Amino acid sequence: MSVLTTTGLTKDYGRIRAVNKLDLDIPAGTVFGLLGPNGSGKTTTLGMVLGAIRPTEGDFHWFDGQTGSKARKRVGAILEYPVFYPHLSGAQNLKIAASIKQSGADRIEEVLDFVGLGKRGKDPFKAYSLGMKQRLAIASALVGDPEVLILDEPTNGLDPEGIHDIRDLITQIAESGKSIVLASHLLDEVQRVCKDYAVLKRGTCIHKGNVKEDLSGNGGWEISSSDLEKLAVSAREINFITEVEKQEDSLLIQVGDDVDGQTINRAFIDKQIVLGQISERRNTLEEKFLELLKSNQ
Ligand SMILES: Nc1ncnc2c1ncn2[C@@H]1O[C@H](COP(=O)(O)OP(=O)(O)OP(=O)(O)O)[C@@H](O)[C@H]1O
Repeated sequence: MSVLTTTGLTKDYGRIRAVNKLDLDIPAGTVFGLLGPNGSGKTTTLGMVLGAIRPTEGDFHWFDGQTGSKARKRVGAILEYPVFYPHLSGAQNLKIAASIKQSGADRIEEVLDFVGLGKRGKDPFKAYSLGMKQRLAIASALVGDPEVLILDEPTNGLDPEGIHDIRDLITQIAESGKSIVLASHLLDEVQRVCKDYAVLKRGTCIHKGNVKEDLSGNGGWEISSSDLEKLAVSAREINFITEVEKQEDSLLIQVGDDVDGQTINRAFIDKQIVLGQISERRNTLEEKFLELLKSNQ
């Protein structure tokens, strides 16, 4: 089942095309990352599918064809900066959120506990730290027990601990069976929590993929020894090493599929060379992203 499908979804602001003929098909049960630099159209896309921004062209539907308020009830969202009443407590704010969503107040304690605000639910919103405010926003999106959660830059402005807490929450929400659509320009965030992703550049989708598949394969091995020249000569003589590239204080080598660290080490010991360093280099979404942006100039 798809949770969200967009077909040729387009938004023009005067002469600026914020989103250009976007086709997305987001399956149920995934954490989907909408990735792109600032101004690439992520928020506008989410605004359209949430009914807050009217598309110029194109179409979208939720849950294999459902539209309108029926579909919206099954979706919880936080768009950019959530608004709460500063003098009311977290719990009172959630009560208001629940009544707007026409859902009962019976889940308030449960969602406050879930986001780690169980003990602070009675404190006024204005006394919350930024991280707590963001967790309350997630609680408010969860209060109607939605099947899909939409998060726009959920870790914006948070410190490392706050970022870590939100990532943990996202993972837990995904494990509970909900689908998540996460807009972010933070590559590390998308790499850590998302399963599938799309990359927008100036409103146009330039890539869709699966994070694991796109980052699989060999990023190579970094090796070093006291004599890099000698190391490079020996590396070129070892038959399972397919590429040797000099780095500043090391060599980056590419090897055959089944070759592990032990095999590499042993091959150099056979050549009377002791490696000072050997570490596997993992592909990152950042490299993939920069490559994509470059090849789509
Ligand atoms: N209300 C508006 N009026 C005019 N232009 C707008 C409006 N909202 C967005 N834009 C423009 O549309 C483009 C896409 O903006 P959008 O906010 O969707 O991007 P984004 O990827 O979410 O960026 P960010 O990561 O900075 O939030 C930008 O060029 C932006 O300036």
